Amino acid sequence: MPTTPTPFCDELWAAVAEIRAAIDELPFVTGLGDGTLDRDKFVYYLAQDAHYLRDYARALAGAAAKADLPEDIAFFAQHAHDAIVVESSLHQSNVVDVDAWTPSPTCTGYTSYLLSVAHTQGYAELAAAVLPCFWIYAEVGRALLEHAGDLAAHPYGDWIGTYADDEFEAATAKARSIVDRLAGQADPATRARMRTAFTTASAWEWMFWDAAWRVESWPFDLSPAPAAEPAK
Ligand SMILES: Cc1ncc(C[n+]2csc(CCO)c2C)c(N)n1
Repeated sequence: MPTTPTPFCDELWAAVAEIRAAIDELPFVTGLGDGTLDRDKFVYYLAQDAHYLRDYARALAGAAAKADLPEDIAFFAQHAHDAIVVESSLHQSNVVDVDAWTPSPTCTGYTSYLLSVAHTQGYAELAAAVLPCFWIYAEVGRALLEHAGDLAAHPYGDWIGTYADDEFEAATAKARSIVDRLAGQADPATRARMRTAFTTASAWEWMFWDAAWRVESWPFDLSPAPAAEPAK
């Protein structure tokens, strides 16, 4: 009896069930949800996220460049733009001094991974690599909203509201439909690489929150050398 093909994204989601459950248990995420998260850890996270968003936007722009359909080009280019809008607002905010923070080892690792997929693999693999960023945040936002109650009174209500948003949910559905379409056209080796890209980026999502909880830093001081004194 012919079986109905399972949408590829269902397989991807099943493959990251353990990571997804582990994200819900992270102290950073539970603290974000119940409002007990230390403000300094949240500020560190925002600074790292600003660094992340700049390179994530580059990865999305890479997906726009590789995309076959005009609507996919527009989708990825739009979200590259949106990620930079958020990055700039973090740079301009008086809550966080982004440039005072060096990108952490984990932030560097995650963005380097995405940009390596952008430069060395195809459109289908890159679309799968950028998907966890949408999907995991939409799911985490939704789960936190269920328990957060009144967002206006919540210390992290703005953050939760951004990602628990319907428009954001629609963007995630569109990103999934692109990956499903590409998987439907892909050979088994490409599908295997798509799966690896998705599971690897999902693990980086876990690590990104974990790094914020640990306020992760480099084992050496990598801050830029001070500017040379002007000649007298
Ligand atoms: C580590 C990290 N992962 C995912 C997101 C969520 N996110 C960032 S840009 C974007 C799409 C463009 O609007 C989404 C969903 C984040 N902020 N930081």
